[in-house]
Amino acid sequence: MDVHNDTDRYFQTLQNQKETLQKAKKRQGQRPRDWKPREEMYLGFMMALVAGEQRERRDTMRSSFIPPAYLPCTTPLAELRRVTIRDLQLETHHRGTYLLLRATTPPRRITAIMVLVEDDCADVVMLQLYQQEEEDTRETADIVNVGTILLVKEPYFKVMASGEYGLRVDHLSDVINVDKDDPRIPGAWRPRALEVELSAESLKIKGNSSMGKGKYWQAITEYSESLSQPATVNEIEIIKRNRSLAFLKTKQFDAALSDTGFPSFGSNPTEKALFRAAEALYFLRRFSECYEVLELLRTKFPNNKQALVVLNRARSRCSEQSTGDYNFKLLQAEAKKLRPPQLDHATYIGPVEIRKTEKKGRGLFVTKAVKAGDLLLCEKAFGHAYVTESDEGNSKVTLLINPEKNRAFMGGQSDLIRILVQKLYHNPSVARAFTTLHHGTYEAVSTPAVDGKAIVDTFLVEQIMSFNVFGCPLSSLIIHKNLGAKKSKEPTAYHSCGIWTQASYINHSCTSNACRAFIGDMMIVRATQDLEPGTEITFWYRIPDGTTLKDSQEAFKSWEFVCDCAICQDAKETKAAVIAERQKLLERMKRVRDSSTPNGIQTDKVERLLKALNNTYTRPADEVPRLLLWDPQLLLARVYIAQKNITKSLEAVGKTLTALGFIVVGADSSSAGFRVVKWGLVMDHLVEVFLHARSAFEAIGAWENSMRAEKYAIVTYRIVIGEDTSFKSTYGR
Ligand SMILES: C[S@@+](CC[C@H](N)C(=O)[O-])C[C@H]1O[C@@H](n2cnc3c(N)ncnc32)[C@H](O)[C@@H]1O
Repeated sequence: MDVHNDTDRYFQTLQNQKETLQKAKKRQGQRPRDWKPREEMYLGFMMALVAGEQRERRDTMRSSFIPPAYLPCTTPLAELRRVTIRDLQLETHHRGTYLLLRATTPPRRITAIMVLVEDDCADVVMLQLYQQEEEDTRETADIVNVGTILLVKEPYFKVMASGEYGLRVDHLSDVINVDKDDPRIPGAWRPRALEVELSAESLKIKGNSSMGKGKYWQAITEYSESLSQPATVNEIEIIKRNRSLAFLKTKQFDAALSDTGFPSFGSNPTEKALFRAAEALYFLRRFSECYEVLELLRTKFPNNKQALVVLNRARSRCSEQSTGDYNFKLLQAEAKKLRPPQLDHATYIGPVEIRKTEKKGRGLFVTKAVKAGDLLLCEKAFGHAYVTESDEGNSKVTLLINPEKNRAFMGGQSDLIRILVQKLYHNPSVARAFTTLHHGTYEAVSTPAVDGKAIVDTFLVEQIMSFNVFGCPLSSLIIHKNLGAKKSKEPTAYHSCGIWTQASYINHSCTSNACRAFIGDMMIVRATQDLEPGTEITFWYRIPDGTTLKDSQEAFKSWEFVCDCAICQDAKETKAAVIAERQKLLERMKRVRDSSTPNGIQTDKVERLLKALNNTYTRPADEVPRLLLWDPQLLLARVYIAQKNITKSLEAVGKTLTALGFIVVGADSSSAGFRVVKWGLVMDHLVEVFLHARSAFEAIGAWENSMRAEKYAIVTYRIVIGEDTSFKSTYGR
């Protein structure tokens, strides 16, 4: 939804990649005979490493290819059989086996982390690790470096894009960092000098020192080693508390919480354990539990000032969560300032529930009557990838190509997959909200964990993402303010994107009754019509623009459905001759618009063409909005307002609203009250329509109507921007 689908533009790249895949498939099962000598591979890798660093600094465009999906390993390590590099067959997943490998080079990070590895027969191969932490979260060299011993489960051996042979690991749980004491490590790889076994205390001190240097991952290893040594109950508690902080720093909130002892802190809980538990709960968005722990902390340690700060934050989140009352001014200010624009606010789920629909899988329904403008959801992103839009400069965009599924997306999706995979891997307690989202026919593994590690299927994540991702601007307010600078009906698509797990249950309809807006990574969904209890909420995946049925259905191909709303049904029933007639009229309209001068447009011609276009529709506009009409009709309203032709401008406003499916009364200069009887389709430009009505009524002294028109403008503004506290600063008065 609103992401850059560039499948057509990168058609050739897609085709090339498909060919590469097909060629590779032909070699399936082969054992390569043309391995390069070890030294040559080493030299080639090191040269690429140096040259790559320079090139990557210059390049702003990266591309990422998704291989044919394969399942993660679910077999416990103890049941896997060891193989060697020379045993490997091309384009094969070596099920039931594992490789023990040692890195022989420093790592190189492009889309994946690459490193040369050897086995104990001294054979060498390239290893590509995907979905690992980004550099700013964890240095590449901390993940793998010369001498690191790794175990790759059920290795996938293939021909890489460069034509060389390599191992590709897409699932995080398919690669294990081997403990230095692991009996599987061959003697030749063990340190020559016998390492003195350190005590729990010394290892804890080492961990503390790593923490001091900001080496949190290393600290976790040291604390974990420390915990494997004999220690008293008290020592264990201290080590775990320390490790809990390291887990917090590395966003492993489940583990951080578990190390605090939560939910039972014992009869004498420590200040640190309580505080860390509260922090972990806050990040896991379990605000009421966080609040309770902080209350306990405040009772036991009343002088802890930091706890009070977090307590106040948790209290605000609890209130947002239960009431839907947000300080929207603050949210707007935060979205303007914060980069990435990821805001610290809770999710409010309004009067809605998930239910089964007849033909569209699950959907979101209102549980009580709501009015146009009412808040249905204000949702914090589950995962959000921020990409600076090109006009903000310095944008680093990735092209994500899935040759199997025939799709190419430009933007943050490839980052988003990594962000989601990391979140699910490190915080399995939050995974269900994501993994239960729509994923078509993809069959995921049912085993949640193996060898104590969560199993996260990267291809399931990719599949869920592609069905549920939303493109998002920094804020809808910024887009709204720039609207005048853009061509009026230009579709919007964004590089930044995210997953909102509640909003994901909303199905598409061209005759939508809800609208989403963004403030940073908060999505605000409001009703665009008065809705009866039990009504299914729908919004636009793509804004309908009145183009042909084929074009509009093409837009839904990637979601694998055909829209059968009233607009699409009408388009299906419309005869080809009528469509051709509309096309002709639109071309003439374009010529009239193109020939307009600063002194104006030939309004009589536009009126005539609009009338002719209007006559091509048969069903009432409130059932089938007349999407080709509203834009030129609004143009007329603008012109008449500028000419101070009040009668005509009110008429044009009324007709614009009618074209959008509204039923209104009093859109004229009589003394009748102006009123929306039924709301139609809501879009940014509607604010302008109501403001023209306000100006026209004002000009004839129809104050009440003018106030009512302003009220409608504000409701519309609230719907498309997400809030109305900024209305005055945007539109004055
Ligand atoms: C973001 S999900 C929406 C929730 C989904 N219905 C579910 O069961 O989780 C998108 C998927 O919903 C279905 N869908 C959405 N709008 C639809 C429509 N108008 N008609 C049929 N299916 C639709 C399609 O399968 C689409 O890929």
